[in-house]
Amino acid sequence: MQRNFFQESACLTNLACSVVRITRVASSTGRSIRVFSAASAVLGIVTLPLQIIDLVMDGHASHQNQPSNVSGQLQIFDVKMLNGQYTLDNIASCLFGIETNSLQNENITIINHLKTFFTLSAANLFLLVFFLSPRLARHLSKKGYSMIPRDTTNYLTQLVDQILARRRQHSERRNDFIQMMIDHEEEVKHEEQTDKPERQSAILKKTLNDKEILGQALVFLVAGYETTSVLLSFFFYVMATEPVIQEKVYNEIHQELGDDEVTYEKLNQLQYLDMVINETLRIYPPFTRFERVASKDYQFGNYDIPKGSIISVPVYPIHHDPNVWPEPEKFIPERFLSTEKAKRHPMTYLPFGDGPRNCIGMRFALLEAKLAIVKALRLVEIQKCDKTEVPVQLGQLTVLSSKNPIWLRVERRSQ
Ligand code: HEM
Repeated sequence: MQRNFFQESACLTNLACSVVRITRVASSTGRSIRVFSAASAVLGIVTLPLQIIDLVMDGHASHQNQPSNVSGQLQIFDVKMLNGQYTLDNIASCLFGIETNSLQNENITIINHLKTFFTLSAANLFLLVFFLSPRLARHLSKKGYSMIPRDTTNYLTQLVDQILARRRQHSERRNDFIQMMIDHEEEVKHEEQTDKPERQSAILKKTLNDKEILGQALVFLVAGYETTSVLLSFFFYVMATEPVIQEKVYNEIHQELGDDEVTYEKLNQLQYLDMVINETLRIYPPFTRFERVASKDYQFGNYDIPKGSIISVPVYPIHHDPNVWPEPEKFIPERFLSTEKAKRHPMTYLPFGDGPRNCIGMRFALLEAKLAIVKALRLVEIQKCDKTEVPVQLGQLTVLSSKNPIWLRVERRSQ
């Protein structure tokens, strides 16, 4: 099947439908390559504010680090809750420049709004309609229905407006998504003032307006918060239930990094960790399916696919197909050795989707996850406890989650 045949993603969120397309469509028509590259650079490696993630994680680590927490309250904890707070802090910081620090300030307004946003989005009827019938959801969105509660939207709109105003007045500057949008806007304005008129008409430039910036930020918030949290939760569950694998991951971290500062380059040297993350995403893909809309009539084997049909790609069943993955329920990181990968069809492993609408935040997510893992495993060993459910029972939603809390125990490493 042609990889680019099903061009449009029919899923994710109603916001993704309208807002991400602004950058993608603009870039594909060549009208606004620079807006797109500014947006994607935030999520790519070039300017990723590693130090911001690091800062948040340090708050996280120091919280865990306190002996009373490690040997007391935090010895047994629900890893889902902790990871959710970590990814929420990171994403709010990298997008809006807000230090939510939710591990210590559970009740401040922004956290409450963001939590409502995500809690409701999972249980919300609109979300269900959206996944079952993206077309009906699109129709409902046009009629003004939204999966995001109105007071949360109003609160976030006001918040982003205030941040934009402060950044435009240059009274505050941070290395985050909003700053990139502002810098790009100023760069374009400057070029428009200095360029010769004939050059201006040759290059049609576009910046995002305030509504579009807010929309982009919300898309990244929705798409990036729960997914990475799910990855981390299952990763730590695997560490607890597969102690030999945990030891190998720890030894690699110890050998490659020692006590050195964690850098982007060093994180990328951790090849065994990479394979363990890949295997975690195979067994527990955060998105169990995604959709495409057929852009033309197509014949696939005995099936006629009329233009406009919505095709669901069943990621979870593909990742558990015994014909592709022998003993699919067994956790075997070596499946991701390059020699093994070369034997498989690339479409048999799709945690981040594929094609022109694949996950734009993949590198961000992997970096964020690796940083959290390295910092946590250097400090503590993850173990099962009496309350750990093995095997973990899975919930029924499109975004994979465990049915119950994932209770784990941590023990501080002696060295
Ligand atoms: C482990 C973490 C993550 C997983 C497993 C994941 C997975 C996915 C998948 C399966 C898709 C649909 C791809 C397709 O249809 O081909 C997607 C889309 C998307 N993801 Fe992620 N994602 C993760 C983290 C993130 C993060 C951290 C961000 C942003 C900060 C993000 C932003 C997006 C956006 C904006 C889209 C929509 C792209 C489009 O429609 O063009 N994701 N993601």
